Amino acid sequence: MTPAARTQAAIELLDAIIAAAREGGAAADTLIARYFAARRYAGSKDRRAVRELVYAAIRSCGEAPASGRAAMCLLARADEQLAATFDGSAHGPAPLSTDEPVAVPGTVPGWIGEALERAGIGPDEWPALIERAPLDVRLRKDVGHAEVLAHWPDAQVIPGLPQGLRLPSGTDVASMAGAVEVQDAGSQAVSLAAAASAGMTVVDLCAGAGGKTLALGDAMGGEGRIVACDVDRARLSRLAPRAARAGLSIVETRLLNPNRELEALADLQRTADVVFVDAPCSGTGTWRRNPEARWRLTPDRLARLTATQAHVLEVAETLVRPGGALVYVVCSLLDEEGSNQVDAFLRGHAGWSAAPIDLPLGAALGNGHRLTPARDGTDGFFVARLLAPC
Ligand SMILES: C[S@@+](CC[C@H](N)C(=O)[O-])C[C@H]1O[C@@H](n2cnc3c(N)ncnc32)[C@H](O)[C@@H]1O
Repeated sequence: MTPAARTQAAIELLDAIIAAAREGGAAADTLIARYFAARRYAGSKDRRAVRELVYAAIRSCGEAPASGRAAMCLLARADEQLAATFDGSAHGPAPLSTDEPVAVPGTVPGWIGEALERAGIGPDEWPALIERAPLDVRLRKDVGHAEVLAHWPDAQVIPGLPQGLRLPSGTDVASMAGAVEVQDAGSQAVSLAAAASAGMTVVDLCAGAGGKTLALGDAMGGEGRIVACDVDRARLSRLAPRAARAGLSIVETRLLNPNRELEALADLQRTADVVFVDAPCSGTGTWRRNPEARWRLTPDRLARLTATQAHVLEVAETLVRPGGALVYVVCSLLDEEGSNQVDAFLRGHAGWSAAPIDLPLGAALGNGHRLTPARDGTDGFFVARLLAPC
């Protein structure tokens, strides 16, 4: 592809990403993969270059731009070489004109910025929310650091995380499949808040494809029982093969019906030592991976998410044994989804209490603990550990 054709491809992709954000369509990564699956003539250098342009444009615009071209015009303003690719050639974009719309530069949408500030995340922290995330892996408990460091001498130990390593971006993780799982340091840290150990019964209520289920199972040394649940059949179906690859035979999966979750959980009422709730959320803590997600969130969507979080907490409450723990996690930095949810739960459930959380990363916040990209170099999370009355 010529440089001009790459710019045109980025514009087309951005148009698709903007529309998907508006209409609840697929994530940018998926759209990029689909785009190139249909254009086999594009080589790996073309794909990389276009991808970089697309993500640079997404990161530059706090609010969704009017069009892919407006977003690329914004980048072209600061980059003469890029501006020169608007050359009107056969596969390239039309020449730039002085009066065409240019996207407004920004970091976060205005209303989310206000919510972040209410949660104590000021503008100085916002750039870190959309920086590129590092490549973190979690070593299986029975795999020694020495073995992995011999394979990847440039890997760095993540302070405080006994099983965490940070790898140079682009490291071929598949070459150590089975020994390591790709997992952000923040995800590893919040999984530790479950304090899962051998022999426990753990319900992972919102298990998805099982990223944290595997960490919980590893912490249990493969002894005990994990019931991994979700309402999303496709996500949950990816969990069993991952658990098998990780050598975990203690994981069983249960598909739940939204709003009728308890029907499939009747046998587990008041039995779990730990119920882990990695609740659906806005993902404001994971914009480093999906920066276009900040174009998707609306006040209505946030209200629906907080209602689901409160509902899932009610379901979880019925599963915890007397004296057991409910661990609530969101990869969000907004108090509406984190601290406020936990406060409301505690107000509504007499006898429950919040336990202090001792994690190597993050800091206490209200009745829980928060990790932020700017301070901790991880995805953003809120986690609370709530204890049932005995
Ligand atoms: C943050 S994701 C979970 C990520 C997963 N724990 C991991 O570590 O990869 C939240 C999950 O909650 C699920 N979910 C949404 N509503 C639910 C409900 N009512 N009961 C159980 N799971 C639900 C979603 O399908 C989604 O997979």
